Amino acid sequence: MAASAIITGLVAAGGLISKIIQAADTAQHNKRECKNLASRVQMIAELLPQVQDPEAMRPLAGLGEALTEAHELVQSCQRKGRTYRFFAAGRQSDRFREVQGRIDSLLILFPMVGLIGLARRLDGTGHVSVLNRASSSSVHSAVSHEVSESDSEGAEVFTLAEITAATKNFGVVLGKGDSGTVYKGKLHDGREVAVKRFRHGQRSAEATFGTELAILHPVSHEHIVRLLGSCAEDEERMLVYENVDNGTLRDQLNNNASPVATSWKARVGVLLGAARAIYHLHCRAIPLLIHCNVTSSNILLDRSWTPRLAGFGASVWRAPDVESQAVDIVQTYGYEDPEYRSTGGLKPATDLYSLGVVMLEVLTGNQPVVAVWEETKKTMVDTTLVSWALPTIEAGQLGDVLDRRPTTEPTPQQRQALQLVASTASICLRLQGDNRPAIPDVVANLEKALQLICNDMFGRL
Ligand SMILES: Nc1ncnc2c1ncn2[C@@H]1O[C@H](COP(=O)(O)OP(=O)(O)OP(=O)(O)O)[C@@H](O)[C@H]1O
Repeated sequence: MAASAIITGLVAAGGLISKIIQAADTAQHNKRECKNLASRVQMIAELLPQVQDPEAMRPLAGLGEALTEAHELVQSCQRKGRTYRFFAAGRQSDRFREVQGRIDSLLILFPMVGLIGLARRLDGTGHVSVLNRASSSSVHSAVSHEVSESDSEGAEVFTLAEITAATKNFGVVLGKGDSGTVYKGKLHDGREVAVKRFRHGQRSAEATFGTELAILHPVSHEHIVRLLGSCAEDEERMLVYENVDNGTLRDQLNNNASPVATSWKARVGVLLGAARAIYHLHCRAIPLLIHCNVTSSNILLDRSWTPRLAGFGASVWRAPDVESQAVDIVQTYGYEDPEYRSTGGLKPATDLYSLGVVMLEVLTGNQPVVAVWEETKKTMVDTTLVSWALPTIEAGQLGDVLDRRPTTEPTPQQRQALQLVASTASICLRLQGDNRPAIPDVVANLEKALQLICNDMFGRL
């Protein structure tokens, strides 16, 4: 999976490289800087085909972002008028130097990437973890170095001793997932953290660690969990996140006393935050991303019940100008996009389908998979929430499946808002990805729904 993500990112990088070289040729201003930048990009273009092991390419995960910036910079030289170019010349030279520095720091990594590939081939197992401690930490610091180039705050590298002390020897479990266990901790400077400790010696855990570190670290958004840093010593692979206090949306919907279970305003607010996070990934992040595992268990809630999207272990870079990407991902049962399942082509619309399932969970209070009575078999069988709830909603009977814990009878304004959420869910759940809405439309509908609920509350005061 991580390998496909890296290949996809590098394919996108290949497209950018030719665009930069073309644009640099025609840029009127800062010509020397443009040419310098283009010659560095040309070097990358020549080196890339020689590095063929996607796992070994992890240290280059920030390449897409650096090239995107280089492309924008060169393009901005082409676009602006003469007066602007005159006055902005100094500022642009500074930006050129900065971007060139970042590209230089990636160029330095190419020989090391070649060595990792060689070590993996000699070892024959394909595990980076078989490198000895010294090589392993140099790989790690290379990854961190690259990442810190793309984030002004820099990735933190923690030692095993620091993590052991922070978690009081892995004493408090916050949760368990497919790739490992998450522990509560407190760093020496007082920051509360959640530490994901990946299962030892598991190939998929190793890949998830690399993917999540490369993909999530540069991302910064109020509705996306913050990755503070990582620890890679010997067999240990750990990611350190800010601690998000109030568990997952799934936990809260399961808890009758939770403010989320008992309030439509809180529920629609959580949906809106999650949709804004996906909007950021699909439309704003550099490089663009597809989350691939949007579930109610991957939406964490902080102490003010603000949602933070987590679970980036399956995420992929979204190649620009590509309609669908042939990547191999495993989605959670109940959230699987039927189009991806049948074609293997991943689109941003895959996240829209999973978000549609989360909307149904919020409306009905049910799990993504529900047990129903099967008359012919005279027994309970599992079915997806989509097949249980969607036909009723589409028949205009939302009230028959609506969760009654927030209010036994919604007010007219609440009903209007919930109907809007339900019809948005219904179009997100269309079989063909191209018939689903784009994420900005979903955000707009959820904003409207939340507004209706808030207006109603003011009306009653
Ligand atoms: N930053 C965090 N703050 C608090 N709790 C967290 C945090 N991250 C994860 N958890 C808890 O740990 C659980 C498992 O985390 P996560 O889903 O990221 O693991 P995973 O192994 O990637 O799971 P999967 O691959 O099955 O989605 C979460 O459901 C949540 O309860």
